[in-house]
Amino acid sequence: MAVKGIPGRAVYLGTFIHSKSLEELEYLHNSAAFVDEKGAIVAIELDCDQKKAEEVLLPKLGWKKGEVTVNVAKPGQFYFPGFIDTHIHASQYPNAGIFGKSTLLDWLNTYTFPMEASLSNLTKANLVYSRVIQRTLSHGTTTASYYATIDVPATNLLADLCLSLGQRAFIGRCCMDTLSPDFYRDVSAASSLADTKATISHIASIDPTYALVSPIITPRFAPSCSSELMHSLGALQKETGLPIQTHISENKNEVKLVAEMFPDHASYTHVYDNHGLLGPKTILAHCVHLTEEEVDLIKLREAKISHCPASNSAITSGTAKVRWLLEKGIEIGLGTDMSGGYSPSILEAVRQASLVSRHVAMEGDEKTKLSMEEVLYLGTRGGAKVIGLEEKIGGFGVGMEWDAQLIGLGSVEENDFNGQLDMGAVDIFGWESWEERVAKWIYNGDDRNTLSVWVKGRLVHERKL
Ligand SMILES: Nc1nc2[nH]cnc2c(=O)[nH]1
Ligand SMILES: [Zn+2]
Repeated sequence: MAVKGIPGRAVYLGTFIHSKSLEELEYLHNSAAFVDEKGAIVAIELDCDQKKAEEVLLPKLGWKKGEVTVNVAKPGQFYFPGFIDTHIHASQYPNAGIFGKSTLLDWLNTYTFPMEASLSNLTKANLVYSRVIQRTLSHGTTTASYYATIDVPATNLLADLCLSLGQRAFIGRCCMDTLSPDFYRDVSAASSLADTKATISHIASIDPTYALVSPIITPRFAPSCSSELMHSLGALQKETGLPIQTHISENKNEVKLVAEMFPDHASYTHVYDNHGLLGPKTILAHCVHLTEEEVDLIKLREAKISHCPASNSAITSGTAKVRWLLEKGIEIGLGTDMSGGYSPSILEAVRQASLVSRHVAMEGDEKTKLSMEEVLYLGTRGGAKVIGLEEKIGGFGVGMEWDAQLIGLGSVEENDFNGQLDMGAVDIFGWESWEERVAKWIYNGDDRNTLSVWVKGRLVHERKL
């Protein structure tokens, strides 16, 4: 096994599963992936056992046996691309599960703003951010698009921690100069812009090519941003080419509020569009109550969508019509939206995306149901497209980077019910097909099945058994 934290040349042997397309998972058995010291996949060989890998393929690459870590997955285990969380609030992690019967606007005031404000204490921010990174890594999240808080030092700290703990991340300093409590708001549009630039400079200083950690421009949502602020953030995007993330059309009262605050704009989506915030690098979270005209505008601008099913159910925002959005040709990924969502796990988001699509089906149309192949695509390749990294991550291929998780499901023989060897809640009897194993993982799996996690070739999490 590789020493945790030190990347190097490696070969991975066993079964690989990833999305070939939205509808199809590809199962590669007895295969090998060769990963160089920069974390790039340089070769994938089918029908390749350890002997062939070591005796034939390593010499072909000019690699010596002794300098390569050989990882052999056990029978039944499989490598899967790391999950991509396209929308998560690092600063809300301590509130995961705490939402009572609230809905969005009262939830923000009751739970969210006080917690976020409290993270200007850097000791507390360090505790929360270290833990959320470790927790999400342990669930197989290799890339996260994070919202931090308005506080620059704490937001910079989140970037530092992602870099040191090895998680690929987009880091957003939350911009909010309007309709927010006095104890938690930017003092002006100008200061909000300046603070955003300060975080961008910090990230550029610690990761100049944004190889692992990148800034993301983050207007919280239209109700907490003045028109002046949104215009300046739109201009900043044009100047820097950085991605943007925000919320849209999550809750009916929020949509009403936006219509009242921005009466001169045709819709919520037009508010962002008219401020230069809607483009191919924009990630829009939720999209529950959009009109057809808005969806067409999102498609026209090539903006992307983060579907957050656990959050939409927990704070009773509604059911996003994912099949409709997919049929419009929009790229969609999954977000935990923790702590609107109660779970740090994208596997949970995968499961909830499946279930929510069944609720949409119960409202009328059977074809809205998402298959297990489709929901896994959203959690991996779909997410990669949403954050513009589809050439690098979300699947296995030569030239891509090794962001991966090793999954192990418990066999009934090994999985001691009294907790001697706890391989989680999935019992494999041995007669299941590979498709059935994956389905069992989706619906009953958890972090106990995530045995090892790598980002850019670096081992960043390993489950102690
Ligand atoms: N779910 C969610 N929606 C928002 N809209 C504005 N801020 C937030 C937030 O923190 N979470
Ligand atoms: Zn959110």
